[in-house]
Amino acid sequence: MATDCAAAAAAAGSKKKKEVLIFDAEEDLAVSLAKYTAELSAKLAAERGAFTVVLSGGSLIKNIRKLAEPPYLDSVDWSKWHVFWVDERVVPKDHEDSNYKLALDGFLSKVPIPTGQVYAINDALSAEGAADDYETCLKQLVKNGVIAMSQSTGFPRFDVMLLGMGPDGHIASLFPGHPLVNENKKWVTYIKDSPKPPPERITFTFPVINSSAYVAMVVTGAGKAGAVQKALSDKQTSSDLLPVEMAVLQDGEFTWFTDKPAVSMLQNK
Ligand SMILES: O=C1O[C@H](COP(=O)(O)O)[C@@H](O)[C@H](O)[C@H]1O
Repeated sequence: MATDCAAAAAAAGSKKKKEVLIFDAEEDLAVSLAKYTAELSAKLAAERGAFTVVLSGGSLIKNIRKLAEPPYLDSVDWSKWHVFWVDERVVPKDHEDSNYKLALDGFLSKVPIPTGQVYAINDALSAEGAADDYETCLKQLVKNGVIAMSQSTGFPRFDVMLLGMGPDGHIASLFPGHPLVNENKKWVTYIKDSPKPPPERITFTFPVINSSAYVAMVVTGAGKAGAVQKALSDKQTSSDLLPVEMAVLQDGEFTWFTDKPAVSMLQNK
């Protein structure tokens, strides 16, 4: 069961909405996340004719496993799905560190999404080349009408981003204190000195993440409780924002999917 702790805190005068769901068990979280994603798939595919889904790597992939099981395996219209990565490690696609391989093994190989609608990076390129190439691919898909554009920000507006967060509060490959968190022109950029291995990665920038229609931030485990506390506490504990705190949607709905250990340092939970 989930506790709705922050209960849809709609900011006055804006469409910003944030909700925090806290689950007793990881199994319940996975069930709820599958339902959330399947409902968005039905709604947005009906409205737009396509459903653009952005995945992270890491623990997120295990948490979306229920989507590849009944009833969703048969009820979701997978032909409408277009799958992207919020970040990717610049390694061959069959490398153990590849976020594509992680998603392929844990999710994509189990659902009938057309292969031409799964947008992996070009792993033959350098980090800089792969980031430019991915941004070019996104621009083409905007032209084709597959990806929407945000009228308010001028950046692409993905239907949903299913994201994880590291124990240090990083999301995508946007790390605390790294200058990339301030990138405000590019859609996709690259990093060659990631503090978490492997060092070379590409990543969506904050203007793209923050233009999303829906974001699910999926965070479990006591190891992430400190960053969750900083992100969700009413009290400002330091002036330096963690990357996860910089994920503020311009006009979208942000939902945290957490478990009890992850929120254990929060008061009023
Ligand atoms: O390196 C990465 O880490 C983050 C967090 O991973 P998690 O296993 O702690 O959930 C992930 O979201 C990102 O995509 C990945 O490249």
